[in-house]
Amino acid sequence: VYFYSAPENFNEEMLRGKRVIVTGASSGIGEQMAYHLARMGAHVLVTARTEAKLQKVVERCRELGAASARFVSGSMEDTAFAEEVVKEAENTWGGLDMLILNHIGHSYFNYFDGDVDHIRKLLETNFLSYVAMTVTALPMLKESEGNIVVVSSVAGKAPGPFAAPYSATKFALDGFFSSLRHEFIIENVNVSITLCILGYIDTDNAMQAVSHAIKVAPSPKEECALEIIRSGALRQHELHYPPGIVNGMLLLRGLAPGFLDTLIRSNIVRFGQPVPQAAPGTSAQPPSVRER
Ligand SMILES: NC(=O)C1=CN([C@@H]2O[C@H](COP(=O)(O)OP(=O)(O)OC[C@H]3O[C@@H](n4cnc5c(N)ncnc54)[C@H](OP(=O)(O)O)[C@@H]3O)[C@@H](O)[C@H]2O)C=CC1
Ligand SMILES: C[C@H](CCC(=O)O)[C@H]1CC[C@H]2[C@@H]3C(=O)C[C@@H]4C[C@H](O)CC[C@]4(C)[C@H]3CC[C@]12C
Repeated sequence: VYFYSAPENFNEEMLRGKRVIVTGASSGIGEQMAYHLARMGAHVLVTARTEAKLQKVVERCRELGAASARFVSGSMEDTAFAEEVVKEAENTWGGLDMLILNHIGHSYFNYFDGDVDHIRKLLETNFLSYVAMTVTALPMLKESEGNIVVVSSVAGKAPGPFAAPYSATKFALDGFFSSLRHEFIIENVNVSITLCILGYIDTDNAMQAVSHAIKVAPSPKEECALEIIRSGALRQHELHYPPGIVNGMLLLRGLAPGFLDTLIRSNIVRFGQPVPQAAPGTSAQPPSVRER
């Protein structure tokens, strides 16, 4: 708690005129981050797949007072697209101050179904595209002494059931970015890396996927979005949000891991039957919660 507590000197003026990319900004936490940044007077570049939604987000950002707002649409399943987004920032602004990596590809909340291809695709979207964007953005971020913000989850520190593919991608983010942070410190690279460990947040997609199965109440996406920007601007190593729940879980993970696991399972409604494993060479997937 001591190490991850932010100094209380955040000022929204810190973001005025800053050039910020927000991925996964057509809905949920990413959309709310775009609105906060716009209100603070930042230049924002938002990205996701759905152009119609991004257009609306950009319009709203302009109304809220963004220094400028634009979007690029496409899928992060393709690392070439991830690099293209960063190049768009370079061509438009000639530099970059903050890279907020937030998007996730669709997964399911259920027993692991044995589909290895799904995990490969999810790793491309949720992990490899984050690495590709970081590599492309690094020269600009070194120049501006900027910030990389990586949005992860308690599922990337203390996994629960029914989210094996998703959880794997979030653990990968911690391994990569926490190692890279060490290297930046050793080499005096003044680019901060903030890993955001989030509990359950009330976004439409998360609620649709798990509200029937989770006993804990979700935290508000607007406040969560503000905390992410704040911790990135303050160059914190990690954000734990909501702090009570996440800090409690991480403390228990060290002190009483078996008890924590029991607690996690007790907060999730048990599903009736395990999903049949895919036969070799097939990809028998359970219906996703949204499709049912
Ligand atoms: N909500 C929660 O309870 C929690 C969320 N988090 C993390 O917070 C972050 C945001 O979550 P949340 O706001 O709930 O998510 P949402 O589902 O609301 O938003 C996901 C965003 O990613 C975009 N996206 C989806 N697929 C792709 C793709 N293939 N390529 C590019 N963009 C894509 C979506 O837009 P489009 O479909 O238009 O492409 C959307 O803008 C994630 O990293 C998540 O892991 C962590 C813990 C809990
Ligand atoms: C299954 C959701 C993604 C599916 C989709 O594309 O719609 C997950 C997105 C966020 C996950 C939640 C999260 O990260 C916090 C908790 C982590 C625990 O280990 C499991 C419960 C979570 C609420 C988790 C549930 C799945 C998601 C909603």
